[in-house]
Amino acid sequence: MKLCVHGIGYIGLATGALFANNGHDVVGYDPDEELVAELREGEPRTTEDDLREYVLEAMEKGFEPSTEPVEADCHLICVPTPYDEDAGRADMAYVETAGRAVADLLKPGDTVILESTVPPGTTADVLTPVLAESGLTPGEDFSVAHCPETVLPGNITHELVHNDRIIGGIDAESADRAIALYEPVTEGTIHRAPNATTAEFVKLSQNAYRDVNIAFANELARVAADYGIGSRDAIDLANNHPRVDILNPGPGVGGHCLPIDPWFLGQSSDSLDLVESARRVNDGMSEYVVELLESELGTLDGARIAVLGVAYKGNVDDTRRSPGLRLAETLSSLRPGDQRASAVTDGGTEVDVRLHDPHVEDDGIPLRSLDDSLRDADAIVISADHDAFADIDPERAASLVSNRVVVDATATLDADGWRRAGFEYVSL
Ligand SMILES: NC(=O)c1ccc[n+]([C@@H]2O[C@H](COP(=O)([O-])OP(=O)(O)OC[C@H]3O[C@@H](n4cnc5c(N)ncnc54)[C@H](O)[C@@H]3O)[C@@H](O)[C@H]2O)c1
Ligand SMILES: CC(=O)N[C@@H]1[C@@H](OP(=O)(O)OP(=O)(O)OC[C@H]2O[C@@H](n3ccc(=O)[nH]c3=O)[C@H](O)[C@@H]2O)O[C@H](CO)[C@@H](O)[C@@H]1O
Repeated sequence: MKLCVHGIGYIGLATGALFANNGHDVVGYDPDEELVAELREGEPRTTEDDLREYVLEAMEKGFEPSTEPVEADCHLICVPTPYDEDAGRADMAYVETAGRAVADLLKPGDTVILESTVPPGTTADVLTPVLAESGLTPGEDFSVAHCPETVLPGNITHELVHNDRIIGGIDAESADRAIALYEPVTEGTIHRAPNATTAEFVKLSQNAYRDVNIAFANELARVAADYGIGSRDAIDLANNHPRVDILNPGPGVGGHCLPIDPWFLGQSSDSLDLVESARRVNDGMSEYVVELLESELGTLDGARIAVLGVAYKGNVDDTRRSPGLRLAETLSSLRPGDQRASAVTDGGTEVDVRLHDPHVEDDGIPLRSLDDSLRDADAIVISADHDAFADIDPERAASLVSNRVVVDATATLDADGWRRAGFEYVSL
């Protein structure tokens, strides 16, 4: 079948490769000319080695990057759906633009599938009317379905094939056609949702569930500290119960899915309560780490803090809504007299934040080498659970810092080893 994937960023690239590797004739359209040129030269924009291999294999099988959309039997839309903070709503501009491009190419008998994460109702009430501008009748002349993507960054090539998929259409035939497309390339089970809106709702519920569960762990971490006990020991023990599965506390929840999707879920409902509280708890973790640093150091006045980890989570290079960067911003924003940090008082000197991340290359982020960030530091914070951080030699770190305090917000380090090297080791 001829497929046109609209948007070959992280999700579209992998999805296009999936179908090309399974015998489909796939064009990957993206308006980002540089991205397309790099891909044509065999340089997919990813640091995940297995995804890179998977994409190169697909290109050998004819997966074709393009700066123009093309006619196809099936159009797959994988464009960004950012959250407009000011409007408090999902920004649907990319979906609408992609819909118009599809409408210009649409033929009777085509299928259009939206993979992007969207607020409930988008496929039926936003995308389908745009497609109808083609003059064709939705449901009669062409099919429209939502198949949300659920891959976990860092494990994409496995989850792309093995995850279950939820598919909902604007009508039964739309769902049938989308299921027929995905079934042969999916090892997981395909579940038919009653309609596209339910499929959208389910995707958002999965991410809100995880966000709430992490918020519960983060709240437990704060409560456990009030009792002078280790939250991770307590959570590990609690999880021995057959119906309890608490996640891990950390410096906050980042990425462009979990911190946003709960707001998509509540976009046209006034009933979010617990989900909203969870967002507040998770966003509050950077302030909590600042409080921990302050209580360890006594003062943050002029403190040199090494923040290790600006990726939003371990072993990835994505910095969107990164807890490490949020912590850095919070530390850098402390001003004399600031109530959040009583120790940075009148006449205080700003905090010197040093950022280091072995996975991230970003000209916009002032990153330093590990040694440069540790040299003369008053405290170290581990804010992403990169495997590389577990290999940092605590004796060497001890020889570089001026004060041996480490706040291991992701419990990545060997606590005993760092304590033996003379560090005051604090975790969440
Ligand atoms: N990244 C993830 O882990 C993940 C997982 C599940 C779902 N999603 C969802 O998938 C969607 C895409 O996310 P992503 O991470 O791939 O984003 P991305 O930013 O990596 O890629 C999106 C691509 O779309 C292109 N684009 C923009 N406008 C376009 C248009 N009108 N037509 C064609 N292409 C256009 C951009 O140039 C970009 O290359 C989002 O809705 C996201 O929430 C992402
Ligand atoms: C339901 C679900 O699984 N959805 C996944 C999620 O992918 P993700 O990469 O955003 O998810 P996480 O790995 O959970 O990380 C998010 C943040 O939470 C922190 N964290 C995590 C676990 C924990 O116990 N304690 C924490 O503090 C972590 O450090 C990071 O900052 O959304 C994608 C897009 O929709 C989905 O496709 C993908 O399936």
